[in-house]
Amino acid sequence: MSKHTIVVCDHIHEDGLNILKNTEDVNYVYAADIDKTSLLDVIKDADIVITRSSTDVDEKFLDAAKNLKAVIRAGVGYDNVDMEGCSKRGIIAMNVPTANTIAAVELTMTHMLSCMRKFPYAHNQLKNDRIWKREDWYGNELFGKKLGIIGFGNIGHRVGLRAKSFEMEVVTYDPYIPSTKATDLGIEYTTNFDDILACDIITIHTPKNKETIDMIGEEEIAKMKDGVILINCARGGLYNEDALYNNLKSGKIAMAGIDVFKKEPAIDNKLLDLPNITVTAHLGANTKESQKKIAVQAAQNAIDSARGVSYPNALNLPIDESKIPSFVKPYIELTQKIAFLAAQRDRSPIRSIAVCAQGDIKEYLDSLSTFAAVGALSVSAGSDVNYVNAKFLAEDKGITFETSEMKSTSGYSNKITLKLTTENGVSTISGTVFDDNVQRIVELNGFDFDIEPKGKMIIMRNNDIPGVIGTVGKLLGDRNINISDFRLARGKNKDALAIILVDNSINSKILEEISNIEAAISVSYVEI
Ligand SMILES: NC(=O)C1=CN([C@@H]2O[C@H](COP(=O)(O)OP(=O)(O)OC[C@H]3O[C@@H](n4cnc5c(N)ncnc54)[C@H](O)[C@@H]3O)[C@@H](O)[C@H]2O)C=CC1
Ligand SMILES: O=C(O)C(=O)COP(=O)(O)O
Repeated sequence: MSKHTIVVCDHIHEDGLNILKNTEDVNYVYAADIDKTSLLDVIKDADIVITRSSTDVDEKFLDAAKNLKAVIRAGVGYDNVDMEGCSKRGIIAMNVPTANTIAAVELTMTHMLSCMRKFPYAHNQLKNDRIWKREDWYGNELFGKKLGIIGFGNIGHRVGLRAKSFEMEVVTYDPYIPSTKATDLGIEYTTNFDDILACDIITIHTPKNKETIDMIGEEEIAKMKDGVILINCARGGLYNEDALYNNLKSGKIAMAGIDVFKKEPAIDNKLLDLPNITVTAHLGANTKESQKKIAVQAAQNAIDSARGVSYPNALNLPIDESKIPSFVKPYIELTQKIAFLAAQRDRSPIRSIAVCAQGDIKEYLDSLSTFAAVGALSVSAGSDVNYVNAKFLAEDKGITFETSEMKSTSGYSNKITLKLTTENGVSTISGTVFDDNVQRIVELNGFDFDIEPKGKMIIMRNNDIPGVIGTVGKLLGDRNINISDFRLARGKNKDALAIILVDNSINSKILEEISNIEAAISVSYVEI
């Protein structure tokens, strides 16, 4: 039995590890405790890797993991994964998006309460310094304060609900949700970021990306109330760390509760030197409950993706398969096959791939075009091409894409036409799917056909003169090649196109012999 190598790069709960250990077709490698250089060696045979935020899945990592098919981020944020690098290599990246939500929500509330009561400092004074000075520790209450939440997703909205149970006023800023998601929960929704900056406490729960890095800097802090409290249990760098440091130092920001840092591990971060900050070492997801759920899901997802069964929570698929209706799926398959056929007929460099759709499938032109790319490129790239990287690879080769739609005039309710332009010429192939779900080529370079794109096919264009079928039949028969089907279409210019299905593969010598038949204009051989 061939085994899938799954490398676990970070610490995950033993329940997940046990699933991997006990799965027969998995070769499980535990690499959480090794240094980064040794890890590059360990992952060279990995089919799948499981990581947390501590492992950078960067260019170096991806270059080392030559066999890699999927990256499972055992958590939410995937800013440590080079998504474009994965896509270019056809590697599917997945996360486990909701299993640690509660843990992060509760840590956010912990930091908020800790900041209000300066809990770690009060704790240290009694426990470590053995000083009983109650007058040093007058805190503040959450009750009646206004909380501003930036990002109202899985974590943000639950922080809002918990804040309400503390009888806080809550306002959120998240331009990507409908306002009712907040207002239905009795939470104010704003599109004016200044409403957030005017709050007593501000917490952020967005992903880390170009738009959110440094979302809070000097300018934003200047607009805040004196004595504001800032919480960050999302990602380091969403609050500019220099601005945070300067304003904590000046007292403009009274306290900050910080779980995440721009550079981790953050043992040398200057924020740690300040007296008005509560810190944790990126522990947002670190509850036993969360880690158990994440590890089990990550292990299961790793096995499913290794087996090619499913890719749950895939982040870089150009197509959301769940949104493709079942009637479109055979057209997607058909498009891939006819592109594969066209690219085999003419193996010279591809210049452009145009897809034209008739009927309801026109809504799915992007997907059809992606699969046309997979079909066309797999002639030269083989299994290295898949629908994640096909368009990236095509772009690298300078191939252009065109999509168009046409009114249905052909009598078929749906029809797909692929036009493949290469350095040597153009192939145009149309196909449809009949009610019994059978895929058919209905036109090839202007010749009408009704043939399934399947099997070993000799495609011959010839002058339409007597004796061609007999000559080809004899030539193949003499070479012990059995013909299983012979389809002929006549053109308008005394020419004809034959698709000859054969039982055996045709080598270049036989193909040349057929090309040498006097009536032959062009001959090609394809296998689907
Ligand atoms: N400290 C830790 O250990 C943990 C950290 N996290 C981090 O918490 C963050 C939030 O996680 P989830 O709530 O699960 O994600 P989510 O995807 O459910 O929610 C993110 C929300 O941010 C919003 N958003 C995106 N760009 C925005 C912008 N420019 N302005 C305002 N809102 C914006 C989105 O619309 C979405 O509603 C992520 O960065 C994640 O990596 C998550 C779990 C544990
Ligand atoms: O899920 C997230 O986004 C987290 O930040 C948790 O990261 P971790 O798996 O604890 O390294």
